[in-house]
Amino acid sequence: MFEAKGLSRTFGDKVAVRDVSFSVPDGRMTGFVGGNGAGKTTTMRMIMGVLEPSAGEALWNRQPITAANRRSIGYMPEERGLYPKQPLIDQLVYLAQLRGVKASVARTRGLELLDRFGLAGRSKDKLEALSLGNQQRVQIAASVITDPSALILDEPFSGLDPQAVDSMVDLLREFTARGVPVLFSSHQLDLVERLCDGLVILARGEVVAEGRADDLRRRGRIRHRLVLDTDAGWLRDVAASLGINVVDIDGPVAVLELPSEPERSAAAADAVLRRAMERGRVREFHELVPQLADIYREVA
Ligand SMILES: Nc1ncnc2c1ncn2[C@@H]1O[C@H](COP(=O)(O)OP(=O)(O)OP(=O)(O)O)[C@@H](O)[C@H]1O
Repeated sequence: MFEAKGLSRTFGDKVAVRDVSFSVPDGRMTGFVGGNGAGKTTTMRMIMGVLEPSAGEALWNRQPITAANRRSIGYMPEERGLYPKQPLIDQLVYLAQLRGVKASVARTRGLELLDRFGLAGRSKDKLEALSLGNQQRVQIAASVITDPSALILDEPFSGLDPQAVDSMVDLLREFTARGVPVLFSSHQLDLVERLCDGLVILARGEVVAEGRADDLRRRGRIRHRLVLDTDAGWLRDVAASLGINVVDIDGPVAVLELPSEPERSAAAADAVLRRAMERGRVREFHELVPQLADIYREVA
């Protein structure tokens, strides 16, 4: 597990990151989201020691992170930093060797990774001869070739086609299945929704939501959709007595907010349903689980 604990960073008089705390538990795929300039890259750089924090620290298993811990992290920085004029496999082997992997092992792993990303036949090509999306695939290979004990990836999905996204998703899931904590930033909320068990949402340099994606979806009042055969306007008159809020009514379709506390919520749901069935047919009644995009809009 690694953590950010009260990390802050100023540039001149601009506060880029303010008192950011979150944890990335073992085996949890954690999405790091926030608009342009929210402070994601700056936070990742501080965790990796590329940038000194103005305050706060990064922790590794609850202890201050060390250089050795950082060497064991697979990091994909925003500035990608591979060598354009070197053959793919040579630079993968070189990078792995820098981190203590034997050349023969690194070569085998490198070729396997290139194969996974559809680049097996191009291992001797120079990086600059590849399209940007394919260069990105090599970046991914470079960040995992040392069999890291954690992954910190800055926008790893940007520029990838759907097939490469799927390969990347499979690869990351293999790491989390082995208990490796993974933090990755992304602007692609649909992808984060599909992939993440944990979320950290930054806005203007501060954490505005953090935790398990399911818990974040279910915090606050839960919305339900009720569809009747006839106009649902009567719900407005009985809402207060049933302990619910009417969010919207459009003819026979109502969106209702139930209390967040589970027992009161269940009681209110029963009461609404009973009342509705007394008045006629109920076509639909179900919970509306918010999408990540809804949560994001609400907090950011
Ligand atoms: N070296 C620097 N010097 C001055 N300001 C900086 C520096 N690095 C980052 N900033 C500022 O800090 C803020 C946070 O930037 P950061 O790159 O961390 O955001 P981000 O969330 O990664 O954004 P994006 O999604 O656009 O990549 C921005 O206002 C940025 O201009």
